[in-house]
Amino acid sequence: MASKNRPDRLQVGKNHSFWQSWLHAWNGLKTVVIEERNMRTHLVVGALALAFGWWVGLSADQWLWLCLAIFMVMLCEINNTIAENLCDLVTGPHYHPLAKKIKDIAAGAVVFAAAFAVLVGLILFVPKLWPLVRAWF
Ligand SMILES: Nc1ncnc2c1ncn2[C@@H]1O[C@H](COP(=O)(O)OP(=O)(O)OP(=O)(O)O)[C@@H](O)[C@H]1O
Repeated sequence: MASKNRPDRLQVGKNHSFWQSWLHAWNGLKTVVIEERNMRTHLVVGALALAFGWWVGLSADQWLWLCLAIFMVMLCEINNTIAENLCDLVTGPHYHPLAKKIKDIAAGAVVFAAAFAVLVGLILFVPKLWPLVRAWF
């Protein structure tokens, strides 16, 4: 057994240093990206929106709105993953109406944040693209 997998290395107490806290937090973020397909989709769409923002030349204020929208979606997805894992920890493979309620509400928060992101995208990008579209026709 690799030493890092030895049972005596399975920590349940508090972190001993800032770096240990940071490492666990980083591992948590990696877990969300590896395990959640939706998070990978958000990352790709967010990166495309950032590239598009650079292409159309957003102002500082506009960058802030775009970053806020992207971060809100990702934060909600992280919370959704926490809710899913907590429910699975408690219910295991069994159906429970409260688990359904919690998971559906957490997923609803992601949709809510995504709707905000779409709104921000429309407000930022439509005025930039409209002159280009009109020039073509
Ligand atoms: N233990 C359970 N009890 C009741 N309903 C459940 C349970 N587990 C899952 N569900 C229902 O199934 C749906 C999908 O489950 P889950 O959220 O685990 O899958 P997912 O594909 O990871 O979801 P998402 O697309 O939000 O990431 C939940 O929104 C909920 O309605």
